[in-house]
Amino acid sequence: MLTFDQLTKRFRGTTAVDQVSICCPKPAMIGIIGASGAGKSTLLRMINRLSDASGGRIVFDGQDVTGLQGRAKRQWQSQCAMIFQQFNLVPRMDVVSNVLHGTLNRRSTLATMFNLYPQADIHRAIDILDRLGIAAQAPKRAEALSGGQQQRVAIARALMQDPRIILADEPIASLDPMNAQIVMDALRRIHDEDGRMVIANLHTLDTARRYCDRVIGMRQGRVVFDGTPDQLTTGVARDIYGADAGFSEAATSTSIDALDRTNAAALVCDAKAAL
Ligand SMILES: Nc1ncnc2c1ncn2[C@@H]1O[C@H](COP(=O)(O)OP(=O)(O)OP(=O)(O)O)[C@@H](O)[C@H]1O
Repeated sequence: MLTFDQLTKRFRGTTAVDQVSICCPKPAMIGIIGASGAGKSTLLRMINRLSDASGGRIVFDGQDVTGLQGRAKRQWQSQCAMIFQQFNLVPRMDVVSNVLHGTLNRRSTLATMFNLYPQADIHRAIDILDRLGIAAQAPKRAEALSGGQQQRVAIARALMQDPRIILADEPIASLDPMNAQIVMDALRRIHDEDGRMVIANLHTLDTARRYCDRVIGMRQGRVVFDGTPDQLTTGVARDIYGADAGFSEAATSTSIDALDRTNAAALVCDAKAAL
């Protein structure tokens, strides 16, 4: 069980996350949506302690993780792996070595310096890549892969930690619709098959509706919506984004259909303007 109790993060002059209280009683796939600057990344970064809370608590399975330091903090961080929009791989390093980096927390400095990995870890890395459909890319440099493939390598690296929670900060924001779907399918499968909790910041409503069990809407650091995908109506979305009646869901869509519709609408407008 993961609980946030009045979780708050203040930067000088800005309250990025404002007294957020959320309870996740069992592993679920949770989407966090909200306009740019709503506090989504800050919330995720506080969960795995990349950023320290200014107030409130994060409790996981009865353990208060908000103030952990040193080894205990590193242990917590290995339980909640994070993936990022820009993949954060080592571009010139091969794919398997990038995945093996997921074991850094439990390896000695010497082993890390000389790139010494136990055979069992190498096999596991390849099994994970295989599960994500990219084992054939294992010997290639990370920079030679497409964006969608690189994000799957980042997911593989996260899985190498065997985490209880995967935190994904806009995992598909840099991807085209097709690759976005492949990456979201992979995250959903990891939740369904492994029972890991997945918390993903998402820019697109249709993705949140399609993949998540629960959607949390943030606005100006506060939670303004917490419900099921069905409850996320256009009106609710408009409130979350602080948008007016002209708010168009298609503008926040990753689906190929919706993008085509948006492009078609834009073409009609261009054509009308040209008349
Ligand atoms: N290191 C920082 N120093 C000062 N202010 C910050 C810092 N990080 C975030 N903020 C501010 O906190 C607020 C929330 O930012 P955050 O990045 O969490 O929003 P977000 O919802 O993830 O936005 P986006 O979707 O654009 O990534 C913003 O006003 C931002 O400017």
